[in-house]
Formats: sequence, structure tokens, C-alpha cells
Amino acid sequence: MTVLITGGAGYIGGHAVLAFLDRGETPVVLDDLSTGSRSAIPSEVPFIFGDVGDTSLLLQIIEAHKIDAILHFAAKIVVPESIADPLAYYLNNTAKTRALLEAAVKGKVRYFVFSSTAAVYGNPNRATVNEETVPAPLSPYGMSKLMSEFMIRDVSAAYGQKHVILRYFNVAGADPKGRHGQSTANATHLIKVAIETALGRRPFMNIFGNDYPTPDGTCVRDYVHVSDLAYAHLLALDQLRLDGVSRTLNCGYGRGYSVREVVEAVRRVAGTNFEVRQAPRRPGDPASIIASNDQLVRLGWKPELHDLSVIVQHALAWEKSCVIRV
Ligand SMILES: NC(=O)c1ccc[n+]([C@@H]2O[C@H](COP(=O)([O-])OP(=O)(O)OC[C@H]3O[C@@H](n4cnc5c(N)ncnc54)[C@H](O)[C@@H]3O)[C@@H](O)[C@H]2O)c1
Ligand SMILES: O=c1ccn([C@@H]2O[C@H](COP(=O)(O)OP(=O)(O)O[C@H]3O[C@H](CO)[C@H](O)[C@H](O)[C@H]3O)[C@@H](O)[C@H]2O)c(=O)[nH]1
Repeated sequence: MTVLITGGAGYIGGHAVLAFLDRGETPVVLDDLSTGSRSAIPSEVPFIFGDVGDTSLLLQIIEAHKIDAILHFAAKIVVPESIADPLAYYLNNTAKTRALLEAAVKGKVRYFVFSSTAAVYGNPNRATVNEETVPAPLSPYGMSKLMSEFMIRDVSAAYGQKHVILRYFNVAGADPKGRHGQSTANATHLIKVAIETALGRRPFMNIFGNDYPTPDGTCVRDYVHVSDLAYAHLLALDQLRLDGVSRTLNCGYGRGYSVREVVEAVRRVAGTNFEVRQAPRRPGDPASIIASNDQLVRLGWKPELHDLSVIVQHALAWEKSCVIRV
């Protein structure tokens, strides 16, 4: 039984690769390195350079490595970019997921674990969202993922494949042992941007919008440590192999921080002040989105790295180490 990780050269997929290695399993990685990095993949892990939309390549990989489970991380992930270029997102995230599913069905892959997103919920008018909250994405990115969710459920119903759809909230932090972190050039994620600014790699950063209906007017998000999230994948796959029950699960801590609170946490942990400018709202941003995580916790998820200071510390340590490596 071998696991295929698509997008394993990227930020979250790379942490999933480490989680499997840490428990003695060696996965196989497929990645086109569009945003991922070859150096993120440990040398003992078989790496195939290629596209998830290439059904015949996928069939070869499934057969050659006896793949019984696919963890599908590969995607484009930037919300504003998806608004500017929706067709690129519907191609890479939706059409290519369809091609991957076709290969999985033809290759008789039994289990499919999908990286979905809190962006499927749009701008929910409630304190927390659970998996039954009706999805209403605000962006083509969120819609491209929601369309994939529908395909995955239909494929399970028709062909008997079992799946877990994991809806990640805002993923942040880095491997506590310093082996991997977020390396994407021109990253747009808040914690990454704030840390780059704290380290003087950006002259200033923007806060997008201060007139949201939130306690301090800035957007509220549920930041989840990437290593706790990687562990959730192992748990979800183990459970799927055990009981064969397909599930959709929120992956967040159930607690929100505003943009201002995150900026303050980065200032505190980094021990430095940096320039923050107020900017207009960014298109496609919901005011507040926080997970209800009861279902994942019931499966046995025990997050250990939920403190925002710990998330920032690990991200900061990774960012500093990146310069040392260059
Ligand atoms: N980062 C977050 O906060 C967040 C939140 C919710 C969901 N997600 C989801 O998690 C997944 C991983 O995101 P990430 O933050 O690690 O992004 P990332 O950009 O670091 O990783 C994506 C990886 O997929 C690869 N890739 C992209 N298109 C490909 C294709 N067609 N064929 C092969 N490889 C391809 C890239 O080279 C990269 O290595 C994505 O599906 C994303 O939608 C991320
Ligand atoms: O320089 C910045 C960067 C971000 N923000 C704000 O910080 C919040 C978080 O923004 P991120 O870009 O870090 O994350 P998003 O909430 O936009 O989206 C992230 O989480 C989503 C799930 O909630 C998606 O899955 C998506 O892939 C991933 O980028 C937003 O209000 C954003 O406007 C700033 O103010 N300044």
C-alpha cells in the first residue's frame, strides 16, 4: 500500500510527506514544481515531475508504485489571482482534478484525500461554520475547490472509491524540527508577509481593510499549524482505511484572530517593530471565518501546536533559516 502525494513539493504537501516519513512510510510525490521546490522533497522519497492532469502518466505511476491512496494537494491557491484569472483556476484546480479522478478510477485507487478550503464557505454570517453550513464561495478559487468536492462525492457514489475532503482554514507555521516551511516566492499569506516585513525583507506591509464588522475592523481567521494539519491527514486516511466511511471535515482550531492581532503577535515574537500601512479591502475576502472542528476532534485529532505564538515562532525560525541555506 503506497500513498501518492500530489503537490508534495509545496508547503502543506511537503509537511504531509514528512508526517508519513516520521511514522516509517515512504510516499511517492508528483509535482510540476510550478510553485513547489524539488529541494523540499527528502532524497529517499520517489519524485515524479509531471502534471496531475496527465491521466496516462498518473496511470503509469499508480501501477508502478501500487498506489492505494492519493492525497491531492496540487493546486493554485491565491484568491485575488483567481479573481483576475478564473479560467486558470478552473483548469488547474477543477479540470485537472477531474483528470486525476479518472486515472484513480481506472487504476482502482481505493482512497482519495482532498485538500479543500474554508474558502468554500464564502462569507458566512455566523460565528463558526460546520460541515453542514451551505457553501457559497466568494472567489473562483473557492468555487474551483467546491466543484472538485462535488466530483469527488459523485465518483465515490458511482465507482465505490472512498474519500475524505479536508477543508483547511488558514494554514501557517513550519515544521517544528525546521525541515520544511513555506518557501513560495511572492507569497501572499498574512503570517508569511508579516514575518518577511519583520525581517526587513519587505519595507512595509499592508492591512487590507479596517471597516469589517469585526471587533477591531480587520478580518478574522482561524490559523492552523501546518504540522497539526499534516497529522490530520494521517488520522483521516487511517480512519478511512479502517471503516471505509467517506467524510468532509473542517480543519481549524475553532478560534479566530484578527489581522491586527496577528501583526502584533509577529511584532512580539520577532521582537521588532515594522511599518504597517492601512490599505483598501482586498477583493474576495470574507470578514470572519472560524471552524467548528467537532467532527475532526471526534475522530481523535489532538492538535499540539495551536498557540499563535508557537505558529509565529516556527514560521519565523523557518524564514531565518532560508537565508542561511541560500
Ligand atoms: N495555504 C493555505 O492556507 C491553504 C488553505 C486551504 C487550502 N489549501 C490547499 O492546500 C493545498 C496545498 O496548498 P499549499 O499552501 O501547500 O500551496 P503550494 O503552492 O505550496 O503547493 C501546491 C503544490 O502543487 C504543485 N502543483 C500545482 N499545480 C500542479 C499541477 N497541475 N500538477 C502538479 N503539481 C502541481 C505546486 O508546484 C506546489 O508544489 C492546495 O490544494 C490548497 O488549495 C491551502
Ligand atoms: O499582506 C497581507 C496579507 C493578508 N492580509 C489579510 O489577512 C487575512 C488572511 O489573508 P491570507 O492571504 O493569509 O489568507 P486568506 O484568508 O485569503 O486565504 C487562505 O485561506 C483560505 C482558507 O480560509 C484559502 O484556502 C487560501 O488558499 C489561503 O490563501 C485576509 O483578511 C487578508 O486580507 C493582509 O491584511 N495583508
